[in-house]
Amino acid sequence: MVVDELTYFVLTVLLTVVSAAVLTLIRIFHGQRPCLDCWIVASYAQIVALLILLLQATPSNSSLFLMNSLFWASFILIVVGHHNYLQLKLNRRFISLVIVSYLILNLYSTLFINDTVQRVSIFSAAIALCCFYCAVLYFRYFLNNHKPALWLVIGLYLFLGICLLLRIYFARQQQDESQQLLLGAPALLSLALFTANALQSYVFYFLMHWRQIIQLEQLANYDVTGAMRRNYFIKLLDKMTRRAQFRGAEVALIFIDLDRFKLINDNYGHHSGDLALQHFAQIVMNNLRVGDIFGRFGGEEFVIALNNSNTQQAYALANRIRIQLHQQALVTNKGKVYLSASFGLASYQHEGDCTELIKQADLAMYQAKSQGGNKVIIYTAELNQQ
Ligand SMILES: Nc1nc2c(ncn2[C@@H]2O[C@H](COP(=O)(O)OP(=O)(O)OP(=O)(O)O)[C@@H](O)[C@H]2O)c(=O)[nH]1
Repeated sequence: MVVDELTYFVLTVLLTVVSAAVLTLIRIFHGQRPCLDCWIVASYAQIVALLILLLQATPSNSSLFLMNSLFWASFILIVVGHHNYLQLKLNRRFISLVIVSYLILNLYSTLFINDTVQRVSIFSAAIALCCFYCAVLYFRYFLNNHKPALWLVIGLYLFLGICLLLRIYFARQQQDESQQLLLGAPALLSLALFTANALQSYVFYFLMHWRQIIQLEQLANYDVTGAMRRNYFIKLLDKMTRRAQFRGAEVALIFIDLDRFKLINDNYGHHSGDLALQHFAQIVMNNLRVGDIFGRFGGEEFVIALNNSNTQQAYALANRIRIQLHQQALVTNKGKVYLSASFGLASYQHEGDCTELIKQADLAMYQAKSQGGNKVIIYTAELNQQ
């Protein structure tokens, strides 16, 4: 493959402009952050460097020096931005040393090296170092925060670093000096390299948003036990019952209240009480199917909605949870805690709204509690008269 020199540079400039524009938009809509500022300045520095290259067919030594300085400065800024993004302390001495070494290397290669391939090699090796450094930075971060999206960033920087090294290798293989970077594999690699470089802003855009949206959603909709908060649960239950109405399917609701929970707090401490709630929630979640939902209505009150399930299936599940709760003790430093709960069960009758269903299950649960707890009671219309 032969890439026309002009097409190659125009494409590269375009990609970098898009990258800078995306970062600027993120800053406008997402708010100011030092890491974003570093990446934005880095993108514009790259644009200026590329324009110098585009406008001067045979660049003078001074413009070569300026162009390389801008490129290297942009990668140092990217590294500084990552430090800030990951909230890592930046070793100022180390960064100053890197800046001074890059400046000396740049000056040396501009003044004393005439061979293009050698210049490209030094330039690419220096940037590859930055890329591998960023990959290591994120890998170390990944070891403590197992966020899958981090693999995207690690992979991207490894890819950039390897592309740069291959670029050196292929450039050295080419005999025709004028075509060294624009023919075959080196040309493809260079394009891939600049695409990946431009792509990094999008990766960060999605990474930042993905992390924040998930975190906010988690905080807003789920509590520490992993159960849904009341409002979110009711919203989903409402959707579930509407769908059931439409399809003529059944929805079963189980209302659960832990028995004598106050005693656990009093005898084992509030922390053990919290652990007991999480222990209970874990047992419930281990028994749910995809499509079922689990919520917490208050202190030790929980609800489960079973999609496409009849009363018998819900009864079997409630009973299974009741038995497992009784069998699987929570181990605390003051000894084992055996939990029990009262279960009330109601099923959706294809009419009314979901609040009626909750009321019925709640009533059945009170009946179970009034019979001494550790019981499953199914709602019947007679319960209203009691
Ligand atoms: N540790 C802990 N305790 C909680 C939490 N939320 C509510 N509680 C406690 O749960 C207890 C509930 O007490 P009660 O409403 O009397 O219920 P109970 O002791 O389970 O009695 P019955 O429901 O009649 O069996 C109270 O002492 C609350 O302080 C929580 O998040 N963590």
